[in-house]
Amino acid sequence: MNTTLLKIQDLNKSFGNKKVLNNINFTVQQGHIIGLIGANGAGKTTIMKAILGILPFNGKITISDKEVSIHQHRPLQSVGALIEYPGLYPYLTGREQLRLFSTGKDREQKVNSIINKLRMDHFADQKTKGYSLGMKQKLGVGLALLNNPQFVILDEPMNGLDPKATKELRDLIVQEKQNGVTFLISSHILSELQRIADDVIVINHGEIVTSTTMDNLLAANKKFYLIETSNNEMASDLLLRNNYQVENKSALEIPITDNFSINNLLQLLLSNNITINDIKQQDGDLEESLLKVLDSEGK
Ligand SMILES: Nc1ncnc2c1ncn2[C@@H]1O[C@H](COP(=O)(O)OP(=O)(O)OP(=O)(O)O)[C@@H](O)[C@H]1O
Repeated sequence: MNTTLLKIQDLNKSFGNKKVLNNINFTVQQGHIIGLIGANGAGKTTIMKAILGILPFNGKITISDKEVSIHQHRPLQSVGALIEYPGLYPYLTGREQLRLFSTGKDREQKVNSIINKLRMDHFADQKTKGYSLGMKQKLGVGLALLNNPQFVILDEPMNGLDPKATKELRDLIVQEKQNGVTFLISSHILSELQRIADDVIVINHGEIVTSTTMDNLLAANKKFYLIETSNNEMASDLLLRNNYQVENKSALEIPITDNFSINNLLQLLLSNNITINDIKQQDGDLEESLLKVLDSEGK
């Protein structure tokens, strides 16, 4: 059963006379990972700050049916967040900062658990003034996850992480999701969201361009069969004569259109004595799907 955790209704925000969010509406289901995608300056961070009640806005935001605003932070007790760059104390170690922000029972155990989960053991006892960007980012994510939040908001969490640390963070997010934690994550690294997000919200110039499932977004991208035959030139002419689309003749790139039947295509080739050496389906690519969505909006 789907339970709505976050609901955003008619969210509008201006800085001076500059409108940066225009009628944003979306909901987030509990236990989902939502990717917030958009170009620089699209409004992602502003949406996250509004949810966290750290800037005034027009509209209504609720977490578990309780309203959040710049004056009402109570529903945020079970929310963890990393927004922009983590604000760290340079002369404290990572462990000391985690201790400072851990709350409730088992504080030391929470600190140790996060250091383990994020593999921070080798630098947790150094002062953060000597941390690399990736180490600071890990500590920032650690602070967001520290107090076992039910809802986690991460603004560009992969920022500065190397491929190994990126994979570890991705695995950790998926693991936390399996424990029922909900995530709202913005990222420019679309391939990262492609692997983990259930739902996608695309924003452009402060407006929602699309709000859909990751599967739908990927499906919007045309898929291809890549077919390798004994004679690609001949195969391509034959397919074109039979009303198939062939986008790349030498490598036989065939888009999968409506009513496409791979059986019919293969039969056509085989009955014309063309041998099939290899066939593979090329999956949809999020980056391409996204650009198509933005193109079709004319933005
Ligand atoms: N405090 C502020 N005062 C004035 N304008 C602001 C302020 N904060 C953000 N903006 C403007 O609001 C717009 C949205 O910014 P926001 O940081 O939300 O975008 P973003 O999608 O997070 O971008 P990025 O990916 O670059 O972080 C931008 O045009 C930005 O210049």
